[in-house]
Amino acid sequence: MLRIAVPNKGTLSQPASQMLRDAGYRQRTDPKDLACRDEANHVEFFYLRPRDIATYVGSGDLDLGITGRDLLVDSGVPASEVLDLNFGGATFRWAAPADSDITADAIGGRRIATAYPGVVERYLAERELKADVVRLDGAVENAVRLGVADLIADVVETGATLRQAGLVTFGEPLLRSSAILIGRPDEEAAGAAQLVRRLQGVLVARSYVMLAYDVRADLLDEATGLTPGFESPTVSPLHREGWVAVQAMVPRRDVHRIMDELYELGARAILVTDIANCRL
Ligand SMILES: Nc1ncnc2c1ncn2[C@@H]1O[C@H](COP(=O)(O)OP(=O)(O)OP(=O)(O)O)[C@@H](O)[C@H]1O
Ligand SMILES: O=P(O)(O)OC[C@H]1O[C@H](OP(=O)(O)OP(=O)(O)O)[C@H](O)[C@@H]1O
Ligand SMILES: [Mg+2]
Repeated sequence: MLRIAVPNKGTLSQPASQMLRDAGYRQRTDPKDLACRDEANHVEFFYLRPRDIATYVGSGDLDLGITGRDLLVDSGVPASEVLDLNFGGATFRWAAPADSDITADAIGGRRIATAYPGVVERYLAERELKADVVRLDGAVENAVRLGVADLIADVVETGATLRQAGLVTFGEPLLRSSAILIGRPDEEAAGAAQLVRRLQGVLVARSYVMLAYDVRADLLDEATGLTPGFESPTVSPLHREGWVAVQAMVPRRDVHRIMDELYELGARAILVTDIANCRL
């Protein structure tokens, strides 16, 4: 049985379970449950703190896990990224009071508050900088005004928490994070490839839609130029002479622009449908 770690709480928890459900797996129904067996798919899920998930996967006690890229880096554990899951996006950034003179080049020697000391220490070590890293559990944005640090390094999503604390970001992000599937490097557990394929199916279904339209055959090259599809568009004859029907996957974010352009070209009966799931 494949054994998989899933966040039990926090930002990543609900979307991680939803993605597994969309991939056809059974998930816990009570948010307090610690495990859930999916007999039909030969998978068992364990609900763990996202921060601890790399530890279980790195040690080989669990086969795969869903966590944040920043948490994996912070753990320093020998687990590796298998698939970017495209949710839970955030940057990890430096921030200081708006009136502070601290810049990215002048971090050495300062007091840095963070809940991700592994990420910060790796950054400092790579640049041979020394600084005093103050490890906190959360609400790190309070650290400067309360006097325990000169700057912070923290997760920034909307930036609302920083603004509320009178802090501004500076320098390049230390890293860009999102939810990822992690596994052991150079080791693939039995059944892992199927789970990865299912998740890839969900990712494609979320970011593409199916577009169908009718167009005059002499405009087909121009039309399929707008809708090249994933591999190649499907073109079928229509009863109406000189016309063809086209079907192609298009990126969801571009679909309205593409429909406008197809209409202007002369295509008609332009229909969009969601893809529930797929294997490409
Ligand atoms: N707005 C956000 N706040 C915190 N973490 C976020 C946010 N958006 C994405 N993430 C990601 O979620 C992971 C942190 O999740 P975690 O559950 O540890 O913290 P949390 O969601 O802040 O919950 P809590 O602080 O209540 O424990 C990281 O990978 C982080 O990059
Ligand atoms: O850029 P924003 O959209 O404001 O989101 C980022 C903030 O949200 C999280 O805090 P959380 O509410 O989880 O509290 P915590 O610091 O106790 O983890 C995170 O640690 C940042 O503080
Ligand atoms: Mg938090």
